[in-house]
Amino acid sequence: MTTTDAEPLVRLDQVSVSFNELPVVDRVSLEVRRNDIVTIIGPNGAGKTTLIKAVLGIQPVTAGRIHKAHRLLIGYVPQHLELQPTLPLSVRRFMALTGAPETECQSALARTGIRPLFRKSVHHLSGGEMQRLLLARALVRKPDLLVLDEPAQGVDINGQAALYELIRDVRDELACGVIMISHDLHLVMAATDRVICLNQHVCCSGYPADISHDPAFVETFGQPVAESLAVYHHHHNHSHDLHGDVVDGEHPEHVEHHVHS
Ligand SMILES: Nc1ncnc2c1ncn2[C@@H]1O[C@H](COP(=O)(O)OP(=O)(O)OP(=O)(O)O)[C@@H](O)[C@H]1O
Repeated sequence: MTTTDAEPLVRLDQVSVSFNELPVVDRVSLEVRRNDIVTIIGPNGAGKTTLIKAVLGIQPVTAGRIHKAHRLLIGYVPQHLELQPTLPLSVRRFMALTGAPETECQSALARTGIRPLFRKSVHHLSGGEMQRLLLARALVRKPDLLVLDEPAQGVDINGQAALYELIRDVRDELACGVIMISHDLHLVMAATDRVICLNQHVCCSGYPADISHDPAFVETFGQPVAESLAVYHHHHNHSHDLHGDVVDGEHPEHVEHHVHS
């Protein structure tokens, strides 16, 4: 696929997803371009996984549109991978299931630092090794867009920092776009280009250094978290109830794109 940096790999226009008529994703608009690292943060149940499933095309949208670049190749690192525990499965076999030649599988494993585990059983990998294996699997086809759902879960703090660094390096090498979900706020702030704070709708979005000062961020993650990141005041015009619904102020579609400079 050939795209210029200016052309979005994926663009969401006012995308909504509802289950039983209740919106879980509410009029979300965003774009990801080559070389972008966009991280979606938000509380449990905010619709983050649903949103990226919509990007992957495995979750139908109720309203809005998702535009993808022509012949976009997506590499996906899921939140969980259910493996049948009784099924013998080596790293080598797991990677071979991608259909890629063994040399390419080996170089993807080398890229994520786990080539020495080639003959090991996937059932015996540590949490961090498993995440690196899932990343290698996603990389083997040299994707235009890398989509990761909480890539650092189950990984210790040093391992998390290394994993985010690896994602940045991969982005540099492949010149791909990256969209990921993360709960590791401190690492997110260091490792991403753009943060989108989702609570069904986009509460706030922007550069990591700015977003931690946004009252919508403070409201979503709490004062102690926000203070540990930074403090800054900015006018914000709506609040949420416990379900994340807007209870006062302006309609959310007017605040979706408020990016601070
Ligand atoms: N297929 C489905 N049918 C009905 N409800 C669903 C379905 N998938 C997700 N939901 C609901 O949509 C809401 C958002 O789920 P989602 O997994 O997108 O949240 P999330 O932000 O990724 O949460 P977490 O941080 O806990 O992973 C949840 O209330 C969930 O129960």
